[in-house]
Amino acid sequence: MTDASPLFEVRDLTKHYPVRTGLLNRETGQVRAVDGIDLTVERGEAVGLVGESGCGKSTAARTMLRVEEPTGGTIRLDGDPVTSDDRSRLKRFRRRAQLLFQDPTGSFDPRRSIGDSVAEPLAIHGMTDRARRRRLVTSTLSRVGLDPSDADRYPHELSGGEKQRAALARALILDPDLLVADEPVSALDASVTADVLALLNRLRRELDLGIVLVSHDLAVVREVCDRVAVMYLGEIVESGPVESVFESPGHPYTEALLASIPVPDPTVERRDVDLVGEVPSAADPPSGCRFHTRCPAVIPPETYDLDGVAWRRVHRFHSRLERGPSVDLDAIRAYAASDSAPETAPADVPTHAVQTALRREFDLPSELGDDGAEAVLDRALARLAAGEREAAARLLADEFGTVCASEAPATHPVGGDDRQQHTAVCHLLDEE
Ligand SMILES: Nc1ncnc2c1ncn2[C@@H]1O[C@H](COP(=O)(O)OP(=O)(O)OP(=O)(O)O)[C@@H](O)[C@H]1O
Repeated sequence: MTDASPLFEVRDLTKHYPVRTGLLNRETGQVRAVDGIDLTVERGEAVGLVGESGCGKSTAARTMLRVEEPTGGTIRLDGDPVTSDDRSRLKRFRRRAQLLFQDPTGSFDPRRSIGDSVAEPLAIHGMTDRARRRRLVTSTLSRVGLDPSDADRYPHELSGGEKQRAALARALILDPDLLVADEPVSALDASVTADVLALLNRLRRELDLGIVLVSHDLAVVREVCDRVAVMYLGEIVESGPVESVFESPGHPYTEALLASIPVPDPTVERRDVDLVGEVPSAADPPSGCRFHTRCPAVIPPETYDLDGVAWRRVHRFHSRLERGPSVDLDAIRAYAASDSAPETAPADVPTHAVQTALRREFDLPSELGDDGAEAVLDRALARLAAGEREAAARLLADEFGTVCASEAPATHPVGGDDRQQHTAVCHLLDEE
């Protein structure tokens, strides 16, 4: 350990889960839940880890505390590597780095008093003196804003907010240096949320506690954190000081997440960025930039003159053909038949009518506004109508290729002066 070492440092952390299929339960792939993330936390600093559900935040939280064994990467506390080979060092790490879970109800044994539950880590770490344990429980309950008499109550007698405070007391009873809080307020009412966030803020100041705050809610992160890392499909796409990332996001994903925070002041304008679709499967992440299948700013090909909306719809259609569920052509034909002359059987619907129905199904414009691009889309739709989905996808890939899908983006600096700079991983920043 050196004085210059950060309190906590994670480098190139990965966690892959095997995908097993078939009678023989053979490994046929991997879920890349966490795929090479870096994170640093200083003493007294709060760092947010944000992203939608399924982006890998909880897995990152569990593996960085070695609750689950990482697939790869290094974890250091005060500069010392934490590995599972050295059991006494791992035990020390477990004392100094604590995890706070989202669901305060599920984390308490309903038959044990709050005091017994909060004292449990002390017993596990070898404190046999009951009176001393009791004194520590009392003082820790007071520290988190509970009454010492709450030690004798049972979980069902506490409100959600009180239970989360008690869970916090249990996480703090060993006097840790680092707290990893996984969605600590998402199960709480708005009024209680503000109190718990204020408490976290106070505790980190009073105890010089490093905090990793995992949340899908950027408003929560803004309340507590100094720095933020934005996670998408196992990777960190943008990170830096909260102020800088929130004021001038460099990644369209961050921008879209920010757009979902309600603005209390109606006179404040914000770009309306829609985040359509779901997070793709971490067992088969998209090529290039993993966000390209949903990106509202995906870079268009230079060969055609398409407006932004038309291009994004074509790209989304292409992504659906590459990765989405199968296309129910029978249903499309039936729909086209109902729109055609009376008595037209689905099998007799002309190709152009099926193409029109496909345009509706995939939210494609009726005209792309560029003759060359329109001809390509028309051909792709004709192939799809003929049941040749792969050929249609290939044609779209050849004609409407984008750097966002073909190359992994590099990390770029974003923002004004050095003090306020942060980084984002996006092709849009390549030229700048
Ligand atoms: N034990 C596991 N085995 C296989 N896959 C897993 C396991 N745990 C998580 N995953 C997968 O890893 C990916 C990331 O999940 P994770 O729960 O870490 O995301 P998250 O961002 O925390 O979402 P949420 O807020 O919904 O928990 C998902 O695709 C999930 O299905």
